[in-house]
Parts: sequence; structure tokens; C-alpha cells
Amino acid sequence: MSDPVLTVAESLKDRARAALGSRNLILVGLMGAGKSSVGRIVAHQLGIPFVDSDAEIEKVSRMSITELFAAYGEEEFRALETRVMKRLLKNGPRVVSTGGGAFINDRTRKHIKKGGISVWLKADLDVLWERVCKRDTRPLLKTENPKQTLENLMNARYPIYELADLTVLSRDVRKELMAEEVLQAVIDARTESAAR
Ligand SMILES: Nc1ncnc2c1ncn2[C@@H]1O[C@H](COP(=O)(O)OP(=O)(O)O)[C@@H](O)[C@H]1O
Ligand SMILES: O=C(O)C1=C[C@@H](OP(=O)(O)O)[C@@H](O)[C@H](O)C1
Ligand SMILES: [Mg+2]
Repeated sequence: MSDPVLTVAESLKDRARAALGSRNLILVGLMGAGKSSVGRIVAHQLGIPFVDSDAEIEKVSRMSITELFAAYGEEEFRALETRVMKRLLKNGPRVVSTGGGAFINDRTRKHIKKGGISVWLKADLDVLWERVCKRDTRPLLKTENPKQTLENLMNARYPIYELADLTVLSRDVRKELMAEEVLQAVIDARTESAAR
């Protein structure tokens, strides 16, 4: 006999996969929202390729994000990010996890909007801070008061992340559950647009 819990999970994946079609699923949001880790699980659940734009940038430049910022500055990093994102979004379906500033850049955001369905992983300051304070891999947070910097970025960026197609609340629950909520949001969006 089939396991009813497994069957529900399977049908969630199948329905989300069908709703996505050949579009990319692009995760956006602030540092620590879970884009990289949840994105990998979403791709695994959907059975489609996963790519993280920061990892791709590090691969093509053969430098770490920290080294890139130090050697060339944020402006050059954004230009490279735009080029990499444009290339990654050409073919779908894929799950693409972006770096936190990608969707804020007008040119990159246009590529994202054209390339698929964007999902904002939205989290509150304390959740983000607890996650990012453990690592020093984020050059924008190397300031006197990194938590304040994160809050300033939130205030500046949240109105722009609002432009994403879908929003999922990121909180400290199992990452697999977060991934399933992303899949559910994709299904719901498809159902709503079909009903219109
Ligand atoms: N739902 C979650 N619950 C607990 N920790 C999480 C969750 N999602 C992500 N994390 C942790 O938070 C940190 C940042 O996650 P990451 O996926 O790198 O975020 P982003 O790519 O958005 O900056 C990682 O250590 C990750 O394991
Ligand atoms: O918010 C940002 O501008 C950045 C976020 C980082 O990625 P994560 O959001 O995956 O940490 C990385 O791209 C870079 O340090 C800049
Ligand atoms: Mg990341």
C-alpha cells in the first residue's frame, strides 16, 4: 500500500514541476535568507539543475566573493553578476539562487523578470542576523556595526524585493519545509492565474 504522506509530497513536487514548465525558479532576498541552501533542496525536489550565482561568479573569476570585492569593488562585481545571471537564465528550467544584491540591480532584475519566476525569501532582522553573524564571507557586512548595516540594507532593499513574483516567509524551520513552501507558492500562483 502506498504511504499517504509520501504520496502528498510526491504530488507537491509533480504539481510544482508542471507549474514551472520550462521557466527558471529564481530565489531572491537578503543575505542569510536561505537562498543558497533552500534553493539546492528545491532543485533536488523538482529534479532540475541547481545553480548559485555567487558560486558561478567564483568559478568564472577564480576568486572568492571577498577577493572580488577587495580587488575590483562592488561596481565591477555587479557588472560581472549581471553577465553571469544573464547567461544562467538563458535556458530553463533551473533553480537559480542569487546573491542578495542581484535583484536590486536594475539590469539584473530585468534578466530575472524575463528569465522565470522570482521568489523572495523574506525574513526578519533577527533571523537574518543570527545566520550571517556566524560567517565572515560577506564583504558588505565588514563594517563597525554589521547588524545596523544589515538593517539599513533591509530598509533600502525590501521595497525592491517586493517586486518579486512571489514571497515566502523564511524562518527557522527545517529547510526542507521551506523548500516545500516555495513549491506550494509556485503551484498557488499558477492556480490563481488560471482562475483569472
Ligand atoms: N530554514 C533555516 N533554518 C535554519 N538555518 C537556516 C535556514 N535556512 C538557511 N539557514 C542557514 O543560514 C545560513 C545562511 O543561509 P544561505 O542559504 O547561505 O543564505 P543566503 O544564500 O540567502 O545568504 C546558512 O548557514 C544556512 O545553513
Ligand atoms: O547582498 C549582497 O549584496 C550580497 C550578498 C551575497 O550573497 P548571499 O545573499 O547569498 O549572502 C554576495 O552576493 C555578496 O556578498 C553581496
Ligand atoms: Mg547565498
